Amino acid sequence: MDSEAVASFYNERVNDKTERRTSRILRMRNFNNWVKAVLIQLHTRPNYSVLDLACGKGGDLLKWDSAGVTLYVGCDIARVSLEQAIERYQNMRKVKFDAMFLHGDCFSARVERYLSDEAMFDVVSSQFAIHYAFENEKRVRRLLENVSSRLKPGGFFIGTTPDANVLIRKLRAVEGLEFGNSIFNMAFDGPDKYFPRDKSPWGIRYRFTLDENVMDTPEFLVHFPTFQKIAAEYDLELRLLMNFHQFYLEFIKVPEFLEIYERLKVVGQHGITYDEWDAIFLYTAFVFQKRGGSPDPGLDRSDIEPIEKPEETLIHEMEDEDD
Ligand SMILES: C[S@@+](CC[C@H](N)C(=O)[O-])C[C@H]1O[C@@H](n2cnc3c(N)ncnc32)[C@H](O)[C@@H]1O
Repeated sequence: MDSEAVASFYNERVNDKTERRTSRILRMRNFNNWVKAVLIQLHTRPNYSVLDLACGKGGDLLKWDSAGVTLYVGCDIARVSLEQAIERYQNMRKVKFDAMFLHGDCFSARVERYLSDEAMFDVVSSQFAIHYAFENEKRVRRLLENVSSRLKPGGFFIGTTPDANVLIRKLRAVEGLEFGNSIFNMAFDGPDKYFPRDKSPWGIRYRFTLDENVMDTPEFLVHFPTFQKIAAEYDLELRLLMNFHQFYLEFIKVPEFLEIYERLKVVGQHGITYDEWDAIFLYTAFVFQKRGGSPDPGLDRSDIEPIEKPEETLIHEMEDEDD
């Protein structure tokens, strides 16, 4: 074979591998989307209002729309992501909800300062984000204050985050401070593998790489017993904490959720591979409920009419606060 033929042969193999890897990551994203869709459907009724902390590019806007919400407030630290979320919102047809977008650090700013006095939420959602707050206690407390301050009694706080129990078990099973498979890599700062026993539960940092676009993002271990204890101080009671494996087994039995799973094409031609299933195991879903009431019954879906969207949707700035 001449060198060009060799290059072309290997290019094809590399492309093929990259394609397969990309489709696996896409399937994982679809699995994550399925978990979020189930959480949203389980805790939302028509006419609900929702606060989405760390909303990203608005990947959940359609899910909220199909759940029948009438007000959506999305906050994120990345302006570019918010711009994409707005574009998505503006391009949606027959939307039934008003949307507002806030730019800033949700674990430092006081979100309620930027809301009207009467704005209250039935659901607060924070998907794949609370681990960024676990840098220190102050940030977690601000997150919980933002969750609770405008959540109605009986309302839900729903989310997803890496499962610290799984992460630590996997870390202890390897020689070094790093583990992974063909689709993810996790590298802890170390040097101790036995935290947080007798140690502070804050600031336990690792770097997680899932695909080429999300390289080496620093994240912090979420010590859930600490989170649950502090959340109780903000009137939030834990209702569900379930690793994604168990979540799948529980909710795939529900015909409506199986239908969403099939629609999202989570399973590839050859089913879910071992590495995909292993990456799914890294996450957990959680639900808290605000004390002091029952969830709002919502309205009949048919009572909710599509709204006239404003010509422009603005991004409002939030400021960090020290105290
Ligand atoms: C993995 S993405 C998840 C986005 C979205 N919730 C979803 O499920 O598609 C994490 C998001 O958290 C945001 N984020 C990280 N730290 C934040 C902070 N301190 N305040 C607000 N958003 C933050 C990032 O900008 C990013 O959009």
